[in-house]
Amino acid sequence: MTLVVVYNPVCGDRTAEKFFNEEVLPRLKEQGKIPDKVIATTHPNHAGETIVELLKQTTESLTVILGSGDGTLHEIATSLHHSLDRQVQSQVAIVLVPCGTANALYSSLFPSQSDDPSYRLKSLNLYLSPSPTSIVLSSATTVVHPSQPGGDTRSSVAIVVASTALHAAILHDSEALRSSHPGIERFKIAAQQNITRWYHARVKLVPSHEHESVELYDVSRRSFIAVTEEGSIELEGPFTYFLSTVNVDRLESLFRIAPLHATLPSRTPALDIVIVRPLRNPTINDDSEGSRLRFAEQGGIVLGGAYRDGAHVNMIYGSDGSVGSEENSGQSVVEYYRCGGWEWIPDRDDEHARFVCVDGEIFNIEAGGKATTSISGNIHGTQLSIFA
Ligand SMILES: Nc1ncnc2c1ncn2[C@@H]1O[C@H](COP(=O)(O)OP(=O)(O)OP(=O)(O)O)[C@@H](O)[C@H]1O
Repeated sequence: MTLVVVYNPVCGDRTAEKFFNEEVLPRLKEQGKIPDKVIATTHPNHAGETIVELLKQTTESLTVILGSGDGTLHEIATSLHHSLDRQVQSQVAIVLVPCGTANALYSSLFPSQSDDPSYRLKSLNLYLSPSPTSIVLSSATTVVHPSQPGGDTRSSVAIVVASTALHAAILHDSEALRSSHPGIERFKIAAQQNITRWYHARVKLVPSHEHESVELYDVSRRSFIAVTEEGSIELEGPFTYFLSTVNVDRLESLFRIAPLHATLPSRTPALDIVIVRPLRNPTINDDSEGSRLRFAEQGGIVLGGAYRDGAHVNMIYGSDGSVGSEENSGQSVVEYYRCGGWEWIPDRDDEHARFVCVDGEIFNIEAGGKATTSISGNIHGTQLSIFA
């Protein structure tokens, strides 16, 4: 078993190095765990390059004590995906020490809020315990397809989120705010900048396996139901929100956008997909400036529900277009699907519908192109797991 320590000194509030020197490395030493390497990343994708290189040199499984946010783990997953020349089936076990801004994966696995340093050592303490437990991580591979055969195809792997519409626009715009607003408030500012926009696209949702069906959460039954006998389904836009998650029920400790990942867990690797389509509101009949302004308020209510422990998934329209819960009898405000993959085919002339976010990495689909995402339990044979 090869043991490496990798931390990103610039992620989050830039305290990873101090935390590793003061808390993590001494604990490993105390327990007689001597890392084969200790690496502070010096450039983007350094962590991914390191792990791929180590896997080429050994047939042993690898344990990585990783001090980072979600972005660095995403780089590792994507590097594994791109290193197609690897010959061996391998195992990479991650001990995650959250050092990033949002830490979506860590706060989903350990959902309590605390500034106490011991909160950040939960995965490490499990790894060092006499009976460590770990879970296998699923991965979602997104491929951005060109408009013409033979064009440039790009791909990337999400461990947390693959999205389009508002979330992708927020991530795109928030990057420009990173230096002025290093904390999570930059996401709220970017959300305000985009809240009135509608995104024009068609979506295909694909089941995990050929003879399965796409599932939709039924608010009244509080459970998933099969949408069709079997096969894929298509949804027409416009959309305001289109986001799929993998391995997580939240994107920050309090923003629980996909709560059913935890409360109604899937037995097999699956994508949880949260969709808002404004024309489901019974009082919104057209795609006009007025409708968009009116609906923006509801967009705020939906996202507010995510901050109230995921309450948005049970919101129902009243006949007057108001958003409520039990007392209303209309359609659900949010469509919450569970399936194996999706295709997003943006309208040619809607440039804002062409952003795709894969764990914070932003892609621009060319006019006439599309993006597809599919779930898997491993990355080209490499199984990623995490002590949790
Ligand atoms: N030495 C370095 N200099 C500059 N960038 C680096 C360096 N090392 C790693 N990076 C980059 O830092 C980026 C941010 O890291 P990461 O996502 O782990 O933290 P974060 O964005 O603060 O947290 P989160 O993803 O949880 O919001 C990564 O995309 C990685 O490419």
